[in-house]
Amino acid sequence: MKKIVTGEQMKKLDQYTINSMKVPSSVLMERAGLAVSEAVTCKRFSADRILVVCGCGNNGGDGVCAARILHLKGYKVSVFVAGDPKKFSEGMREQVEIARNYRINFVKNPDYAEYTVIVDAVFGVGLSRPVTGRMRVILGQINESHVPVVAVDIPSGLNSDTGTVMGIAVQADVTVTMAYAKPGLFLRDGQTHSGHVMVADIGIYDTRLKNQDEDNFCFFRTDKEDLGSLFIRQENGNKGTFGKVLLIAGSKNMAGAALLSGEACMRAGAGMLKFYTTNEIRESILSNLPEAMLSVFDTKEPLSEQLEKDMEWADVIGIGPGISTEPYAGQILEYVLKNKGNKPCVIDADALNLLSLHMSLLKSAAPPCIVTPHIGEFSRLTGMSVSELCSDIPKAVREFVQEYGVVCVCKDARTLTILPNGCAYINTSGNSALATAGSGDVLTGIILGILAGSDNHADIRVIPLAVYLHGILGEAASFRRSKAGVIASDLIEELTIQNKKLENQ
Ligand SMILES: NC(=O)C1=CN([C@@H]2O[C@H](COP(=O)(O)OP(=O)(O)OC[C@H]3O[C@@H](n4cnc5c(N)ncnc54)[C@H](O)[C@@H]3O)[C@@H](O)[C@H]2O)[C@@H](O)CC1
Ligand SMILES: [K+]
Repeated sequence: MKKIVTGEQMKKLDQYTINSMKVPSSVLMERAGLAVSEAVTCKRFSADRILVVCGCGNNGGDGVCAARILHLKGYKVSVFVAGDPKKFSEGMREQVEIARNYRINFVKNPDYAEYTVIVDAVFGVGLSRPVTGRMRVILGQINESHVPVVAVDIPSGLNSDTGTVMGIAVQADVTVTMAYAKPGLFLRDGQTHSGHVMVADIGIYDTRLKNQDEDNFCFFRTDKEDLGSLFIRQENGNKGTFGKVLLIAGSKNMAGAALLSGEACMRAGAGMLKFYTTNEIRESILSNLPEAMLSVFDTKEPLSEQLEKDMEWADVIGIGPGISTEPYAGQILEYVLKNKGNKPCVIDADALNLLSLHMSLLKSAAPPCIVTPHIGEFSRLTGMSVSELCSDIPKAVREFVQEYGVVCVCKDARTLTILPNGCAYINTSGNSALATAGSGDVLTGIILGILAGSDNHADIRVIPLAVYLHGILGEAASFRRSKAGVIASDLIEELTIQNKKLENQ
């Protein structure tokens, strides 16, 4: 797991390093400038003519410092200060003075298209309001030049915590971010504005973040190495050891959703799977997934003694894929949430839409509950509009998790998972191949299968790993096929192949 910090957390860490550890601010800036200079000359683009565009704060200071280092290495570099010198931070003032001593070329009205690479050092984590006026024009000109951009810390104009564009934001090819990545580099517009993200070690003191931040909220991103723990399988185990899953899924016209979840669940490692579904799709399930067991019900009598027995039998319960939003499905959901005890329950798809009408059910359900909404479903669950949600997804998900005590997997191009202990996981695997019907059903199946296969079926820490694995499947499935051509069953096909590769690592 790699840590990610918010702008506010980063500022505290900077201050702690400077004030308590007594590392001079100028030393941190020197290392930041060096890292930026190395990214500019890393041969991704031509560094023949470099323009560094600087704001008044320390982000600008990093930029001027990088310009000086590049100048001393013999590169042709110009600096454009896009702000009022009266507003310079101390760090920026120092850097400008040093740069003038070294006779760096300062320009006033650059023709951006003349340069082969632009360093964007206008705003970093200090951006505090939407970009307007002259600064807006300048950021627009950088984008319109179509010259490759290396952003310092974060593309200027991007909110470091939410990834939303604050009026306008620079479109970077590479972002050199200091000490830790910031959530805004990945979430929402961050994904398309940050380009390749490089994390530069600039000597920031680390121990305050070893466990959790003081306000009990910490971001992480998953790495491939984290998945190793998923593939340890007890050699003398039996199918019971690897967990029994009850999957309440499917309805008359939606057998496919049940099948996709069910097969993904088994292939992700569950020992046994049982469906609880309508009698109309019995044949379809049996003929397509003979490995699964089945209990069927008549939609006129959805609650049966059999359901009670099946819930007793199961270690992990999943409800939602393709169950429809008919009242009978609502009755089952209510029964499950009231009677599941402390068994983990994954609530997805139609079950989320039903739940949104009775949120008190979720509040009173025993933990652990795992909800997996996409943004539209999350909007229904919270009653917030999609645009309101998207303006600060981490805040909305965090508040939801605090209110309901659940695990929330908020599915988006960069899925955000928050656990009840406040730990947030931004998923950075996956691509647009995953935006296909049934992909969410596969994710639900993978979460169920991995929970079932874990020694402790209630170990919710595996959920961000399941999300990461699902993303890898999207990448792998689109390796041989076009992204547009990937369908959900391709993800399942990749599941065993990719697991095998990861198992061997
Ligand atoms: N010693 C330190 O504190 C270090 C700081 N670092 C760099 O410093 C950055 C943070 O520096 P600062 O806190 O000075 O902040 P920034 O440099 O990100 O920006 C602050 C400046 O922008 C102005 N501003 C904010 N929003 C604006 C808007 N919408 N329109 C116009 N002006 C606006 C502020 O008034 C202020 O002058 C980091 O992102 C990082 O690049 C790194 O060098 C590491 C060390
Ligand atoms: K920047």
